[in-house]
Amino acid sequence: MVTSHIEKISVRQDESHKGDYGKVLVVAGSIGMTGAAYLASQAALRAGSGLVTNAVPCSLNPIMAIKFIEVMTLALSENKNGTLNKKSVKEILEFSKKCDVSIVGPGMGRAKETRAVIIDLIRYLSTPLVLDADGLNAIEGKLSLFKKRKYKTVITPHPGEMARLIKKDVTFVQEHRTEIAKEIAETTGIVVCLKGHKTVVASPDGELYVNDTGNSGMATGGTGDVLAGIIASFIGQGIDIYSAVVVGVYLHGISGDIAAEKHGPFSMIAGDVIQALPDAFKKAGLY
Ligand SMILES: NC(=O)C1=CN([C@@H]2O[C@H](COP(=O)(O)OP(=O)(O)OC[C@H]3O[C@@H](n4cnc5c(N)ncnc54)[C@H](OP(=O)(O)O)[C@@H]3O)[C@@H](O)[C@H]2O)[C@@H](O)CC1
Ligand SMILES: Nc1ncnc2c1ncn2[C@@H]1O[C@H](COP(=O)(O)OP(=O)(O)O)[C@@H](O)[C@H]1O
Repeated sequence: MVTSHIEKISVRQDESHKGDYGKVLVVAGSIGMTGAAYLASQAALRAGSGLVTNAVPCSLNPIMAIKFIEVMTLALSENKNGTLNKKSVKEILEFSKKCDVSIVGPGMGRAKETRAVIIDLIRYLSTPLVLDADGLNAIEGKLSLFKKRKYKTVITPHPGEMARLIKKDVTFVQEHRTEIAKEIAETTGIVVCLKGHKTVVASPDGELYVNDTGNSGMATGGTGDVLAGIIASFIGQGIDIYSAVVVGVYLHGISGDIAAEKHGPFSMIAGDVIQALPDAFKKAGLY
């Protein structure tokens, strides 16, 4: 079943250049959570993207510029407290015109000012969108925002984020994983990727995938940020959004399994999942 989705990823052609493999914009990171921005951006590059840019509040730009080598940065306007301001929305929208896909949310925090920026981005970003983490926390109960969005969108909540999104508790979410994912996808027109053990992916057309790769060693901070980067990378490489999410979730789990074999489930960390991606690609026949 996954094979038919993997086959959609193009073998890299001799006659090609970085522009052929997708430009990814990663709006992520805030004071205290620069690691999330690093992990999502680095994972997108390792999954094959041609160019990746991390947009951060400008006071964090020097930190990100030191962390990254291959990933570029976009320094955004900020308020005195270091949160993104209204002007930053314009800056992101302008930059996104050159991009094939955007990630919004990892490590952005939950400040009121940041929430307003995120809601504007959901409304106005015209690239496909991977909305993760604090991108989802910004819109508690506001699923109707997606009905108005004309561009391809995937949300990647863990059970806690899903609970906030639909205003239920985590127990309810875990007891109704498939039904919730299917219902949101079908009523709002977006792809839903409900993470956790046996991640569920649902499409607006009623397709459903339940993942069986991955392991409990992946229950460690930052592995979800890695997944957002991988999914965005595949969307940017031009495959349809549902397949991009299915392949992303599958390969992320395989990478997690390789990392667990190497480092053990206790010691593996999110960066190890990125390090294992090359072997996961090989295992899936993608090289
Ligand atoms: N290095 C960095 O910069 C890092 C930055 N990060 C960034 O931190 C931000 C906050 O993200 P976060 O996930 O840590 O906190 P939050 O949204 O409050 O969720 C916790 C709640 O959800 C629940 N829950 C979760 N999974 C569950 C499951 N499978 N099954 C069941 N329940 C589950 C959990 O339940 P509990 O622990 O109470 O059992 C709790 O209620 C975000 O922007 C992220 O990108 C992180 O990625 C780490 C590395
Ligand atoms: N027990 C598990 N089995 C399989 N996959 C898991 C398990 N625990 C966590 N994962 C995966 O690890 C990732 C964790 O993401 P998330 O909870 O968003 O973490 P973070 O916010 O720290 O990045 C998800 O992709 C999830 O499916």
